[in-house]
Amino acid sequence: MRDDVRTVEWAGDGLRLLDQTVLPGRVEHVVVRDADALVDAIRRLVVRGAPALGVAGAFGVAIAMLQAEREGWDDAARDAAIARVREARPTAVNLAAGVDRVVPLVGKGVDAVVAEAQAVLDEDVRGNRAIGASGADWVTARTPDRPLRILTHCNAGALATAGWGTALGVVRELHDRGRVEKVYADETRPLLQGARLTAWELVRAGIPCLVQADGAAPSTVLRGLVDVAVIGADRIAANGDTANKIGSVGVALACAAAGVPLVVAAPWSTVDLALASGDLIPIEERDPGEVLAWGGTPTAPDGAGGFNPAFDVTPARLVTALVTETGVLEVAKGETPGRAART
Ligand SMILES: CSC[C@@H](O)[C@@H](O)C(=O)COP(=O)(O)O
Repeated sequence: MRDDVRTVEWAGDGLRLLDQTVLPGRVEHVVVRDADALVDAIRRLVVRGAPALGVAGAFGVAIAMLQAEREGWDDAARDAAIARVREARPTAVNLAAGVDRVVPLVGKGVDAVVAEAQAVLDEDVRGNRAIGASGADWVTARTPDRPLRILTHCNAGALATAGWGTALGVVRELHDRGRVEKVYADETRPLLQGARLTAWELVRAGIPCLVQADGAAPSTVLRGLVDVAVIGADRIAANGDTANKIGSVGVALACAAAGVPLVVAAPWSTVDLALASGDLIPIEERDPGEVLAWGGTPTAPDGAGGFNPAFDVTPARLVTALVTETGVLEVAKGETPGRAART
């Protein structure tokens, strides 16, 4: 992503967000100065993607503190607002982790909280660079020696982070090394993060990309058109089970059947060692209306219900490699995050 675009940025008295609901048609920013406006922005996916949610959550504490001062709230009202930000979306552990990291500094004042939230942001950008480099090394060592055909799902790019990206960070690094032929970007129903956001980032970066329907992805893998799939994660359990955008499991199953590596790229802050396995990961269920209409126009008949889980859980045995800023774990071979944390 060019340096003129920032996903999340502290604006002195609020949080400046690139409004991802209007991309790719419009590049617009909003400044949020109110805790419930931030909750709304998080729920509507103005800001989204696990690492970006972590940064937004951390700055959200500062927003609640400033609002409490402005509006004369007591500590209980301020803490309730912080809790609403923390719980705005349930699956990405980074949101709660971002809030929890800065809450101990509330007693030291807004400047201390903002400084720590900025550290969360800066660490994310640095971590993404490290993920990109070691992910690219791992992929290069295990794929044919030619420009690669890469599949990705949803958006795990600069827009989902504070900059550079996790899965797309690996893709960007491979591209810089001359190792990308093309990227299949799954469109990612129902909110089209792949078509609207990933393709936007890839086009801006000059990386050839083909948007495909989610339903095409398993077949594209089985037909031998993909050398490696690289996806992000919203929460990774201690055993390596990985929650990511709904549709990731289909990609993972096809990769396992075809012998294509499935690489999960995520910061260590996405690992939740408190959860032994993926069945304990809370899965967000969104408004059924999102799968029954597009842009306000119904795509299903009146009377049809909708089922709209936003994430799925890929079993650890299907995750070939997990790339974090601390290195690569070959999860399917038993190198789980829980085991890595103990050694
Ligand atoms: C580096 S972002 C990883 C994940 O957060 C991403 O793949 C994803 O599923 C995002 O979902 P979203 O609902 O758009 O927040």
